[in-house]
Amino acid sequence: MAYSKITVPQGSKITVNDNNSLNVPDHPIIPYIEGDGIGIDVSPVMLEVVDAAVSKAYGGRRSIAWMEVYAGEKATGIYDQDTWLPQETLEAFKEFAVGIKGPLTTPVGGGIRSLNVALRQELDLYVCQRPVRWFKGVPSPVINPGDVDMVIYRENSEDIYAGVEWKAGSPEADKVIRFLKEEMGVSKIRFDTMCGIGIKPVSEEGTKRLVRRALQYTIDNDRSSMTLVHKGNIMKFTEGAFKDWGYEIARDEFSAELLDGGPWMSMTNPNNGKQIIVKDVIADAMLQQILLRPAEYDVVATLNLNGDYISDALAAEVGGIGIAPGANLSDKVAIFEATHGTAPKYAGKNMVNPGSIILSAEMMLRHMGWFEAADLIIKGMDGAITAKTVTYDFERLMEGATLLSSSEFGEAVIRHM
Ligand SMILES: NC(=O)C1=CN([C@@H]2O[C@H](COP(=O)(O)OP(=O)(O)OC[C@H]3O[C@@H](n4cnc5c(N)ncnc54)[C@H](OP(=O)(O)O)[C@@H]3O)[C@@H](O)[C@H]2O)C=CC1
Ligand SMILES: O=C(O)CCC(=O)C(=O)O
Ligand SMILES: [Mg+2]
Repeated sequence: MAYSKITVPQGSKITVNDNNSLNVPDHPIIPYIEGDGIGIDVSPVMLEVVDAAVSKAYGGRRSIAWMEVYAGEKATGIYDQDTWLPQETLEAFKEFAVGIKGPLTTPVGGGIRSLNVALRQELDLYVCQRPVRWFKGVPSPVINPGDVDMVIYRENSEDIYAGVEWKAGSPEADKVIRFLKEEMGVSKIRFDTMCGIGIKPVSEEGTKRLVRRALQYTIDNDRSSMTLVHKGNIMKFTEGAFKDWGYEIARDEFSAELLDGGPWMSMTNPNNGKQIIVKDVIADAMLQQILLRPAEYDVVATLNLNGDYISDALAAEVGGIGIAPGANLSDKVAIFEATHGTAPKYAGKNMVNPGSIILSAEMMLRHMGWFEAADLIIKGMDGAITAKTVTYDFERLMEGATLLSSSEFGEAVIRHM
């Protein structure tokens, strides 16, 4: 397609087969969003680290043709002041199938709705996959951070997080409240004037497509359990239904059977005959469990808001959101992204940890089947951290560490590849 502000570089497109596998050319065009705030500090470092890994792994036979696309504050300068998420940015991610992004600002209370959420909704990126594991030497507030090795599958398109809500005192909020009281017989709204209203949609289809992907990941990666995390004791028809539908799909599509009379289930990994446990935990208890007994959890499937909270809490156990990576996936499109935000107080200071977006790029390379380059990134990160050459967030918690800027950390990662 013809783009107005995006310059398409020399290179070829990644294409997606009917069975959702990828055809990755040797010089793929990959769209990226730099991001607001600290995006300017971390995204250029990520590009350099990835280029170095690809060059070292394939000696020029392969390379990435990076294509900048715009969203957030940068888009308002390039398009016009009201264009935060240009249509052609969405088209580019669709056309090129694999991309990566830095963080984008969302004002609290009023102002624009989250561009991150909009991107996920517009492209139906219904899986938010966030692996959390410890790198040797990373400072941690827990005694055995090596026990933390989980992969979160967060539902990314539904829930109270989707932004179906109305402001207190607005005609819309008042109308919904009137409808609830007069037509639905609701008497439990404690204060019915000046009351904001939010809606929490959770569907069978939305839940099942997420849990199906989580179970398949569990099988493909030889993981030992998949835990459904929900607050179904209180929100019975949304979070409770998520749990029920999750078990249902394990039974119907993966031949899981009740374990000791249920509700936990057991299924067999068809690749190696090993047992996989399918279980559930209530969300508040889970936040305690991941601190006290992380070794008991492996793949986690949960709703949108729970997944947001749990992923930051888990990240804190293994060094913080400065190095926690993530991916947003549909069946056809994948956008990898840092899990942290725009950290405005550090923007432009070349201070923050670029690890989150670098490790997101590492996930992207694996998704493309470029395993050798992905392995080099892990080796480089491992090497830089083990040598205690780190950014401020790690340096302040490590004894005898050398403080590096964002770009110097990138150089250290490259040196250790
Ligand atoms: N996917 C996305 O694009 C996301 C966007 N956001 C948006 O970002 C904005 C700011 O959100 P906020 O709640 O402050 O969260 P942030 O993640 O931006 O920052 C919170 C704190 O986390 C630490 N931190 C974040 N990134 C890094 C990094 N790369 N290296 C080291 N430390 C880091 C810093 O801690 P310390 O001060 O201790 O050094 C920082 O003050 C909001 O508009 C929010 O909506 C938020 C999350 C995700
Ligand atoms: O969109 C935002 O501003 C926040 C999103 C977020 O915190 C997340 O997805 O982890
Ligand atoms: Mg978050």
